Amino acid sequence: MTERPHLEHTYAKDIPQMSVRWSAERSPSPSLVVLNDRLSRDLGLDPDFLRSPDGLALLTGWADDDEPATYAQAYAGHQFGQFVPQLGDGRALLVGEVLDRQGTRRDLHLKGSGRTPFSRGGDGKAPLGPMLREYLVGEAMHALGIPTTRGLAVVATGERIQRQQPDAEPAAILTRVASSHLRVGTFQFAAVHRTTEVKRAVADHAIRRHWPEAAEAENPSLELLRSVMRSQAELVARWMLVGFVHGVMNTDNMTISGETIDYGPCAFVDTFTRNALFSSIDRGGRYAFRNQPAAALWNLSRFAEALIDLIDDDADTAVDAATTVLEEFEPTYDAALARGMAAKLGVDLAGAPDDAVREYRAFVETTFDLLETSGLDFTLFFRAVTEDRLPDVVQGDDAAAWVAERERLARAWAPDGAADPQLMARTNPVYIPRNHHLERALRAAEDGDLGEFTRLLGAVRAPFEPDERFAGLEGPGSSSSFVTFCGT
Ligand SMILES: Nc1ncnc2c1ncn2[C@@H]1O[C@H](COP(=O)(O)OP(=O)(O)OP(=O)(O)O)[C@@H](O)[C@H]1O
Ligand SMILES: [Mg+2]
Repeated sequence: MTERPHLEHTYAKDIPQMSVRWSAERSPSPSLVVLNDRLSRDLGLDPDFLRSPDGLALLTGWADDDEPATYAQAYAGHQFGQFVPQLGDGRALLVGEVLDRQGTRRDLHLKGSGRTPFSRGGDGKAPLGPMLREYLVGEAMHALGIPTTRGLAVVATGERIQRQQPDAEPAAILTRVASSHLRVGTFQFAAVHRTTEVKRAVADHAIRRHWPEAAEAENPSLELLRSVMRSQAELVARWMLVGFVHGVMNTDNMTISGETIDYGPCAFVDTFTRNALFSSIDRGGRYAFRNQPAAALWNLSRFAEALIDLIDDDADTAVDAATTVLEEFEPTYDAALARGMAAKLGVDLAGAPDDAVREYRAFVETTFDLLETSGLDFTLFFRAVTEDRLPDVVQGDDAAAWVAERERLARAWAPDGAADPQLMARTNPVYIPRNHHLERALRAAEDGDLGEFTRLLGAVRAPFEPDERFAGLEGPGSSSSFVTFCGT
């Protein structure tokens, strides 16, 4: 385990047209609020180093005192359907890349590090609450087995900033780890502002880093599109299976790697409705729970447009090829959702015929109907099924019909004709970051008390293991009409 990490800059060096070298603002009195020891070790970084003054310098963008090699990355994006040609890291910087213990290249990135050439009207800062929220939700997603960017640390800068709350809030920097920060918006930026050669270099970088097998394909750019399409279809299916609402699925918040990124106005559904949405600015419900697969496909269509001249010189040929790939989204998503739902109900569909997948896909809707019409809590429902005590949460004709259909499907498709309780126990979490608990923990953390935050973090890091230390965190606490705010 090295002390000072060896940082590389392949993105900035290979494609200098896609980022700007820029330094973080100096933090007046930085202090470490949380450090992810496990992730730190996975990256081959010594947690004790990160706790030292030199480590703190790294986590605030000043690893090399004079001229740190940190970069603001350029990207564009469709925000709520409107194209914005220039977004970019307006409050963020790429610190560099490290090779983790598996040899995978991963970005270290700061969020909240001050103004950059991409800041537009913003102050470049981030409040402590939302950065701790991103840290904790990322850890929850990771523990649930869902691909995600993760927080390595949150450092309070010592400043206070004014946001929606009446009083000024502490400012903070989140150090985020991602397998890259390439977004659909990165390609859109290259398509609008740079040459085809630069765009090709971005595609080559993405292929090298995330989809090396695409390099061997007859048409690597088309294979890149297909790889991203598949990974996003599977990712969104995973979100739907835990009741996760991302909340701001703009093309600049969709990764090429297939990792979840940007936990701004996200939340987990409690009382289930397909219309669940927690963002105060999404008035049309564009990114509501039910709309997430359609939003992902819409974003992938924008990705395809950005790639089009790389796919083929002839526009018609390129459009036909891209359309064929995009048409694979729905069956890919449906299969991932059906298999995931079957697993939640104790049935492993590996090797099962298409009919099984089709039947479980239909049963997803039956299940969502039951949850919706009976006003059930998404997570508690599946846990009750897992623990064989469904009558505790729902009774009546609809529930009886649901049970009968579930049993019929298990008899038909389970390898030994019955649901596997172990499979259910490892696919239906007890602990998710419930809005009410999370908000309470964040308010206390802003006042300097990390007790609840630490307890909730402990629970969501082992989401499948009931533990009396986390009593109360398995249920909604008090039901609240919860809203999150964008522009955090
Ligand atoms: N306080 C701020 N100052 C300057 N720019 C900002 C600020 N907040 C957001 N932005 C910029 O607005 C755009 C959209 O922001 P969004 O909330 O989606 O991203 P983010 O949360 O800042 O970062 P990321 O997507 O990397 O998680 C981005 O270009 C972002 O850099
Ligand atoms: Mg964003």
